[in-house]
Amino acid sequence: MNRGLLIVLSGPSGVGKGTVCAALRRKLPDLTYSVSATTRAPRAGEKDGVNYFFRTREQFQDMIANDALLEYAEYVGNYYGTPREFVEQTLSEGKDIILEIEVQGAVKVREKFPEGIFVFLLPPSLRELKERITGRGTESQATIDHRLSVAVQEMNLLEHYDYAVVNDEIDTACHRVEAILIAEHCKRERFLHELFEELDRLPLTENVSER
Ligand SMILES: Nc1nc2c(ncn2[C@@H]2O[C@H](COP(=O)(O)OP(=O)(O)O)[C@@H](O)[C@H]2O)c(=O)[nH]1
Ligand SMILES: Nc1ncnc2c1ncn2[C@@H]1O[C@H](COP(=O)(O)OP(=O)(O)O)[C@@H](O)[C@H]1O
Repeated sequence: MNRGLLIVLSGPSGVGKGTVCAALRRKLPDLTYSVSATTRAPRAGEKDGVNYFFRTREQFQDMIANDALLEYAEYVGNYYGTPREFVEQTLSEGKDIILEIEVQGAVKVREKFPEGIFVFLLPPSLRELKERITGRGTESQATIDHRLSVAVQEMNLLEHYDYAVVNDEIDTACHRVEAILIAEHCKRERFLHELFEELDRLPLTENVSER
């Protein structure tokens, strides 16, 4: 069986990674989502095991020590990490999986999965990025300022990615990521392998010159 594709959706804080990823999951129910572990406190409405695995710092450090994370990063004072086993199992079952993670973690995933598809989400402008970080209303002013300055530095990592997708409209951005997935499946000739095996089994009694 072919392995599934690993898609990493990353980009600066506030660009809309969570929003685009959620829209993509609604549109593509067969796309498996990797639920991350974090030491950040749950926001209103967030559920353990659904939005994140909410863990204490000690529990998170145990996960690091036990090599249970594919990657992890410290981001604005909290740890975030991708549970390794679920990703590896999903890929070996031939299913595609999406990771929605910040840029430091994405660099680490690239080292382990060079064949992964790395998509960098861009804001239409810096002004719009600032509005999105502010408008979400989940952060204090100090956190907003910090996130914005981190976001500007994060934009420099664009060159390490396979694709850039501007998140102007959610549906359009979602459509672009979907198009990337379709193209990557075609590139890997997932279905052609079976066709070529079939061709190999055909008896070579007839060739073009005999027709
Ligand atoms: N490296 C890494 N980053 C993650 C992971 N899960 C989430 N993140 C990123 O951590 C950052 C902060 O996430 P969060 O606190 O939920 O805030 P928000 O996504 O900006 O609303 C975002 O950039 C997420 O994409 C993970 O498993 N690993
Ligand atoms: N295409 C878009 N147009 C307008 N607002 C958007 C768009 N995408 C996301 N947003 C808004 O921007 C804010 C940040 O989005 P979020 O998904 O939390 O970003 P990230 O996960 O990258 O930190 C949210 O308030 C979200 O509703």
